Amino acid sequence: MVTKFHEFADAARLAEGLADTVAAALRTAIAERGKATIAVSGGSTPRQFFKALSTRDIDWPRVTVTLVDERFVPAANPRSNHLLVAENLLQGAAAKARFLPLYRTAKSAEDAARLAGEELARLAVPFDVVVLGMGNDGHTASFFPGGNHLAEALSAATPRGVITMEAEGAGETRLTLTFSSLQDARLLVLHIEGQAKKEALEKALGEGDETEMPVRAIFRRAATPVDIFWAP
Ligand SMILES: O=C1O[C@H](COP(=O)(O)O)[C@@H](O)[C@H](O)[C@H]1O
Repeated sequence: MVTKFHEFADAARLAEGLADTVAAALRTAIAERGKATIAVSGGSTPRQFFKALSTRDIDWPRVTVTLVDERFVPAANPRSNHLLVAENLLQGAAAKARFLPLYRTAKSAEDAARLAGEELARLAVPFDVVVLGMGNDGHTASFFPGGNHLAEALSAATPRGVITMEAEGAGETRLTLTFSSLQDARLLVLHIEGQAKKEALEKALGEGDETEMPVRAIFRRAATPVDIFWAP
């Protein structure tokens, strides 16, 4: 179920508006529980939002930042979501936040997923904030259509944690939080930009199988209604 569609005139205004909403949620978490958690997406969309969020007045040392998904590549790789977050969000006062990466130097992606999952399991649940993105193919996090572990990733029976994903169109092997980890965030946002993604969104909100457009699992089954932030 969609809570609200937030439309902005352009990407710059969306970045500021989303940063305000997320900052308010993090401040509330800190006021109520003494700490806050946020899981963010990678890709090309969130850069401006990350820059805006990094400027917000938040008690950053009380914030843990992690990723909803990652490529199985070291942080120095230009395709790493870790690098994107480090260069755009963990800047200025926000550099004092704790960052929990999904990539680990490990023999295999499966080992890295297990190690990251063990560390994530020490965080309080649910996440205070999850910001998802979406590809034009309807993937979110690394829930890719045709992914080798898609059914496991989307199953409500799969516990919170990190699993691997391989799919055509995903490039590198991925590490992804499971549906269970993401669906009950106190604030659950989908951040998308551009006409093609609006069309993909309309399709995803229509009928069809979750496996065709895995973001449908979030719209249909997440415990928290989704706040969609969009700009042309
Ligand atoms: O592969 C990924 O893609 C999605 C969407 O990325 P974008 O470049 O279209 O904004 C992203 O949400 C996900 O975290 C990323 O790993």
